[in-house]
Amino acid sequence: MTSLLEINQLSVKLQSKLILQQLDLNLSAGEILGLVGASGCGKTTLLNAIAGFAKPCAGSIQLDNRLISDSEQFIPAQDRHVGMIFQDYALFPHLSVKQNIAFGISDYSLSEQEARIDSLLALLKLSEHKDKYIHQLSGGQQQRVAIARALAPQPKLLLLDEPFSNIDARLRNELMLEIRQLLKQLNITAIFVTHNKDEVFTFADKMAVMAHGKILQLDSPTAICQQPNSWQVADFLQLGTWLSCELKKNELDTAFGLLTLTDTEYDLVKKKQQSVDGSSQKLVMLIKPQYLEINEDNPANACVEHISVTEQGYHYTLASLSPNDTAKDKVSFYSQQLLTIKEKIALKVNPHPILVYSQ
Ligand SMILES: Nc1ncnc2c1ncn2[C@@H]1O[C@H](COP(=O)(O)OP(=O)(O)OP(=O)(O)O)[C@@H](O)[C@H]1O
Repeated sequence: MTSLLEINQLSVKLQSKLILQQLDLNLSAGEILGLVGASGCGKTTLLNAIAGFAKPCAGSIQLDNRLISDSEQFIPAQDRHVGMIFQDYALFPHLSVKQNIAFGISDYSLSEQEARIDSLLALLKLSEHKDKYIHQLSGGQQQRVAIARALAPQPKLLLLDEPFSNIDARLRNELMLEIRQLLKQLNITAIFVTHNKDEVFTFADKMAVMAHGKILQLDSPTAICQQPNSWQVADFLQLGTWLSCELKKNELDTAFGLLTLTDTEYDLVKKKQQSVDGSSQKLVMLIKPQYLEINEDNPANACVEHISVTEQGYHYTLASLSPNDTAKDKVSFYSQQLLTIKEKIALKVNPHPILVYSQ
């Protein structure tokens, strides 16, 4: 696939504070990217830099093989062919749906404007609302108008800042699938910011996890969830809980038993254990609730700290009872069996694909 967006070593300062730090990002034509990361990590600043609302102090942005931004050259926002949809949609309340959509294409002839508006209204199922004002529309309809307005000038790239956060949870999934289908149909490349990883699974082809002005991992959502490349990525995405572990010969020792490693796993864990200066690092294993099981024949090694009722059964937070544990490990566990607070149980970790990180 050809690369539509190429960001190299991009750094952006806001009020002399470095917000984006040597960030790299590549996106192919027609791909939809979901951008996630803790609040304040720089997601909106990245969209602003791509759209032309923030200037880089270093690095470059290329769109469709054209340099649009570096520390010397800066193509203004209106000449970039980038559409942006803000969280509150930023529609004009005193204009009708049709006038809102016409806003970005005033340089088209009147007949061209009419044709473009009519096709977008039909595409976004808004034809019957053409002459209504914004306040006469539902949240989902307003969002469709925002999309129609952004698509009207035929942008090369669409940027969406938390596009679904104002939509009723029951309608959100339906709307996401509908808009995804539309973007795919038009072969539009898009980047959307969200705080909800489930939205990335529904809407995106790729996911980028950001922290402190950098992209930590960029891949398909499934690949990232199966193989997070760092402790920070797994922790941010809440892919499981953490269990301290120690490498002993070809086994990993945990508060809930020993796990035998394959040769490949052993090599990987050994590498994680060694820090740059050669000293030994503290290791943690990512534990998903489905890897744990109650093993009634063994002595108790965990204590029930918290119980909640969920659709998957009782959800327990269990703390390890291992005597040599300095900091107690707390793991998540689901069971149909009703346990009581402070009850002591024997837990075991079943063999599973091991994900170990140094902290
Ligand atoms: N105009 C500005 N001047 C100075 N600092 C700013 C400005 N805008 C944002 N920042 C700071 O830049 C950092 C990144 O902000 P940004 O809005 O890009 O983060 P974000 O990841 O989108 O956050 P959120 O998820 O909360 O929307 C934050 O620390 C923020 O306080």
